[in-house]
Amino acid sequence: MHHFDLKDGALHAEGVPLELIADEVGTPAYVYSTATLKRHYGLLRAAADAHRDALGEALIAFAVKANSNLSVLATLAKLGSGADTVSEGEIRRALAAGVPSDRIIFSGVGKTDVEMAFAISVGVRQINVESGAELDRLIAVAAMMDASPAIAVRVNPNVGAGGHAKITTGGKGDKFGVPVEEAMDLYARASASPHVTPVGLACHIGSQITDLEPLKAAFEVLADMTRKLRAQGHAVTRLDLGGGLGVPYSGGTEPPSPAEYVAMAARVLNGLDVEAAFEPGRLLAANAGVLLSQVIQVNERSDGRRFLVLDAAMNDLMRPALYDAFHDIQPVNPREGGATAYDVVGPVCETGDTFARDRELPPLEAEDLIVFTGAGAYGAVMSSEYNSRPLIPEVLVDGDQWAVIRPRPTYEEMLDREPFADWL
Ligand SMILES: Cc1ncc(COP(=O)(O)O)c(C=O)c1O
Ligand SMILES: N[C@@H](CCCC[NH3+])C(=O)O
Repeated sequence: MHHFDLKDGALHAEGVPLELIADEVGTPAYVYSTATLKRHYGLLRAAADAHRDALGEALIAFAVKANSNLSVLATLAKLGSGADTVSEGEIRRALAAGVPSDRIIFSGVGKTDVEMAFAISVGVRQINVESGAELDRLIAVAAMMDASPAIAVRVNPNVGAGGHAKITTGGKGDKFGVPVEEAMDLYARASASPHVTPVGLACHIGSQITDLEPLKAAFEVLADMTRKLRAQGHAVTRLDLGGGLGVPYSGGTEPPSPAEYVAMAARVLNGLDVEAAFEPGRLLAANAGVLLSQVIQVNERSDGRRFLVLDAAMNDLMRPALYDAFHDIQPVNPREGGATAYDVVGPVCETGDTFARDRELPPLEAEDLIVFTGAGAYGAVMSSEYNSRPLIPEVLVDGDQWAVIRPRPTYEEMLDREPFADWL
């Protein structure tokens, strides 16, 4: 919460009181801190630069899926960040935000021919191929375009990890990547084609990983494969180490620091003479954002349960409903008094619309403002208009200035998107 701090008894985003943003923009709203984005990118950049001998000129490619707002992407692009993308839409966002195409990696388990052709046409840095079937289609698409895009083979190292079963990606049964033996064959097959240029290997084993061991095991698989492929005469110049490093969500397991993580990667890659890429999403964005919300009312029931009913709901921040994720809740203008246990819920018509059960919180009343911390990654991007609740605005703060970087649609705009069938 470095850049979301109490000043004179009121929570600020950098130099801006959150109450001011709530007054002007309304609630709920996402609020992001430029200083935190810069700090997180800088920590990782410095760690990578300190290990240039082992990691080369490592690319940091922000995983756009974590927060795809154009101003957030532009903030990172200005720092030199690349982009890890999984759809044509994400590639277009990265380009629009000023990420040079040679810093864009195109990953994903199901790229359509149209998306692959688009990626080739704009000259992305590399396409991470995730299956034999995809390699065949990519070769066919590239042949039609008379191209030979750089590719990496995404390996499924059979090391799954992550904060929840639904966000583990590197286990044998997960849909991502190619098992090691098959990946070796795929690489040889790709090398034999004039229409793709294999440059390396990639992995990404899960998200919110708080232990270096599984990451190390996965990187060792890539290092070992690199040696074997080279022994077979193949060129391997890049290793894409994926994202996945966890962040501190208060109350949760403390993850290793970016410096420890990068040092571990450098130890594994040392002597291989490759250029590394990192694809952090959560690491850069999660703690750079809060979800600002207002208490609608407190329901004190005769059975003793106490519900804090907010104007934010599961459609705005899905992580608690989907992964039982913990997000700290803090009052924007804390009142004096002892803590009370609340069930914190939104107005959506589902019991799953529960942010927290029995959460001890300082005194709160109707119309008070609160924030959910750690909401800058996989927050706004995963939101929907369920229950016909319009998407909520996003605000970017930088020092004392702030801007609405995605406005709240009006109800008219929401309804106007749906033309009536002409027979109605
Ligand atoms: C290929 C790939 N790279 C990077 C990421 C970013 O992950 P994280 O936000 O955990 O760093 C993901 C999402 O998990 C991914 O699938
Ligand atoms: N959406 C997940 C992370 C998924 C990572 C993408 N592969 C979350 O909110 O934790």
